[in-house]
Amino acid sequence: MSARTGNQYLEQICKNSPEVWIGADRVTDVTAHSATQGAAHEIARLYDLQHDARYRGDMLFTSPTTGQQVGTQFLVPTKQEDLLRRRRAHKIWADATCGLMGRTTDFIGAMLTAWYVNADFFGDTADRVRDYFEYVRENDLFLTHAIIDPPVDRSRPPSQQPDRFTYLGVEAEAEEGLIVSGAKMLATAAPYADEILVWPFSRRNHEAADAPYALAFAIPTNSEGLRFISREPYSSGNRFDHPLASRFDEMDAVVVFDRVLVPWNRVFLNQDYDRVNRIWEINSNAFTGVQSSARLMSKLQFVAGLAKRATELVRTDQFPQVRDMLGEITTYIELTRAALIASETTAETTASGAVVPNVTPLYAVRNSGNRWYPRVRELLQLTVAGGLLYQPADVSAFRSEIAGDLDKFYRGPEVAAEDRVKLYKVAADLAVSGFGGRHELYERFYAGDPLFLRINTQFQMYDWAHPLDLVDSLLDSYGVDDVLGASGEEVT
Ligand SMILES: Cc1cc2nc3c(=O)[nH]c(=O)nc-3n(C[C@H](O)[C@H](O)[C@H](O)COP(=O)(O)OP(=O)(O)OC[C@H]3O[C@@H](n4cnc5c(N)ncnc54)[C@H](O)[C@@H]3O)c2cc1C
Repeated sequence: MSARTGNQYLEQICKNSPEVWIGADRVTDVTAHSATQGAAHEIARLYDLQHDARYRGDMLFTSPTTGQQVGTQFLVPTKQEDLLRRRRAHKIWADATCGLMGRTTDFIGAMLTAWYVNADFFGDTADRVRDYFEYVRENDLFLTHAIIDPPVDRSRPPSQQPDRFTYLGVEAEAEEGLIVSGAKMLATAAPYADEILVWPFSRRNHEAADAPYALAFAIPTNSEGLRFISREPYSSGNRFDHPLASRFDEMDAVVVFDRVLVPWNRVFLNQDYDRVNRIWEINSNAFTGVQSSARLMSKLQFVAGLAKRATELVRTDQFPQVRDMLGEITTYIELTRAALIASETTAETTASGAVVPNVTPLYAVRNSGNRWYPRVRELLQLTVAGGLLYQPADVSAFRSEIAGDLDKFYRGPEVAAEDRVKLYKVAADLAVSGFGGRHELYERFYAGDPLFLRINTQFQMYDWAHPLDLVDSLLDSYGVDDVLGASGEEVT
């Protein structure tokens, strides 16, 4: 099969709808339910973009196994141009959603590319990982992922949780595969994804007793016994009043496994706590970091544009402190762009010929984006200020008996009330809504706890050689004897 169209995706997910719960409501068709249809249709739109004449040169390539046109998100780079192509493909999708959907299909597409490139890490199951990558590529599947355990008792390891299957673990080994039970904390986009990729997060501290929880596998989201419990949706409301939430609310869901069968060909790690502790060796951030940096860049660009246009409309953009704040946002954009370019120009070629982006500048963006974005949202509030609430409750006011008030008081010097309110509702949806709050939380945490992430990547794994060399060279350039002469007196 070649790269899917939007309709093919929607038909497939409609036919194979997973078990999704929103409160007491069991969703039967995620392509039609008010909470999930917005995001599902956005994903469909992205699939269609792959075939758009403007983009298909970047978004598709010829499959090495079938000769069909497949998604660039699965291109294993063997030269610099491949890296650029991968970045362009990520950026096209990120721009199409204003950077507001972090878990588009290319996030796990990038993850699986890294797993494929470093499949040897998996030992005996390396071929299963390679086969699965090819299966996903050839069927153009949309994957979500779940790695974090439920926050029940964070002070204890997996084996010491209140219930044996609080955390996802192995109940039994059957002839057909593993029977697993337990939960995972969150899988964004799970309600409308085709498959789920699962592995455990560990701060490299799993021990032998935690082995039953040391699993990596992938299964269809409609597998028997698998269910998703969604958070409250933000997507209700019309497109004028909730222009972002009505389209881009990628649902987050808790994942419950109730004696789910994982076929053997989908088991990548089985009770292998040692490999789980070393899973970072796959270096998946070298690929996912390109997707998440390109996506962050689109989001920063979107917020910058929003703040610029909103302040232009009421002419606050002429004030120096407003210009300084907008300049802060564009600074982050350019640092992100620089990191992406650095990751490509300092890429390394593996023994098998894959060209892998340098993960170091990508980590720097990960460790900054989670702090930049809350600040950028604050800058949107500081620059647009009370204007974020200076709007009628809903669009119906424009066709009501108070329409004259709106026309008079909600206009700008050169803009009519309808156009001004239209733009400010977009800003409000990001700066002060529940949807906007979720976005701040997402940027803070999607890549893990910011504290440990920075300690691990910028301190423990960081290459300190050159910083320390600089200090040592300076210290080596003088000594006590250079200052005190043979007589012990200071020499000038
Ligand atoms: C919007 C959103 C979407 C997400 N999507 C996904 C997804 O698609 N897939 C997925 O797998 N995950 C997803 N996550 C989960 C995300 O990976 C976690 O939120 C993140 O790893 C932090 O874990 P936590 O939220 O459980 O926080 P916790 O680990 O419970 O941390 C809470 C606080 O306790 C501190 N703390 C915790 N443990 C320790 C310790 N041992 N020592 C010292 N301090 C500690 C932390 O520093 C933090 O301040 C998502 C999260 C959000 C918010």
